[in-house]
Amino acid sequence: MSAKDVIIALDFPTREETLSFLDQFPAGEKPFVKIGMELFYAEGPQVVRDIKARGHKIFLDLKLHDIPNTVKRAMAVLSRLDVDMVNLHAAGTSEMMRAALEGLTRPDGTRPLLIAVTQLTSTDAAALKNELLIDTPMAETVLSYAKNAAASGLDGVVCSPLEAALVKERCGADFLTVTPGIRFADSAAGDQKRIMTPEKAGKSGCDYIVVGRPITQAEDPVAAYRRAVKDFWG
Ligand SMILES: O=C(O)c1cc(=O)[nH]c(=O)n1[C@@H]1O[C@H](COP(=O)(O)O)[C@@H](O)[C@H]1O
Repeated sequence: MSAKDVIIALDFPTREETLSFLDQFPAGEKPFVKIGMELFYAEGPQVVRDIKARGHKIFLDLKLHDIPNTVKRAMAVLSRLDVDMVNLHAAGTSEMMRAALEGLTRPDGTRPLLIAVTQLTSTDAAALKNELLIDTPMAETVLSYAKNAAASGLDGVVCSPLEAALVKERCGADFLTVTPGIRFADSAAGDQKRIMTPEKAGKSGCDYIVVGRPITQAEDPVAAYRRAVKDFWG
């Protein structure tokens, strides 16, 4: 899969709202999309199949985090869905990540990309230190999780765009950085703490930017998507 793309987070509560959002795009324009917990829990795997059948690449964002055996078996189930990317929490440890990779690999040897969430983009330095009790600075923490993910055979990490360059430098150019926390200069940050514009993200080593509300809540979502693509490519 060629890296560098804009992924739209389809954070909608129903299939109807999701499809009417996608229907705003012209027939030939098929953005890479992310299906997360809200839509998946509401509609189940069929909505994944339906959106795939419409020609979209899909990042299935369920952020698995459990004991290795449970994650392995859940990944084996997810591998039957024809998605392009899935994720888990690196905090589940290297043993869990290796088990996930095993479970995700289909009998024919193929599998979706497997990406590890490092530290959520809604976590700031104070929460890292005071609530998670991690004394290591954010960038070093993210890098350490990224190294564990790389050593476990994963394809990349979810991190904020602020850490993407460091991860690429230390884990290799082919190790993917998938970065939410994307905001236009005139967007509300909301609950996101570690943020960057699409333009700066494009210059900071991000392979994929994940953009939700700045596109889905825009007055003209198609124009907002195209603006993100244009700014990201620079
Ligand atoms: O794994 C993710 O996709 C993810 C990880 C992370 O650290 N931060 C983060 O925001 N996300 C997801 O990325 C999307 C960002 O949405 P907006 O904040 O609306 O742009 C949401 O669907 C989040 O669930």
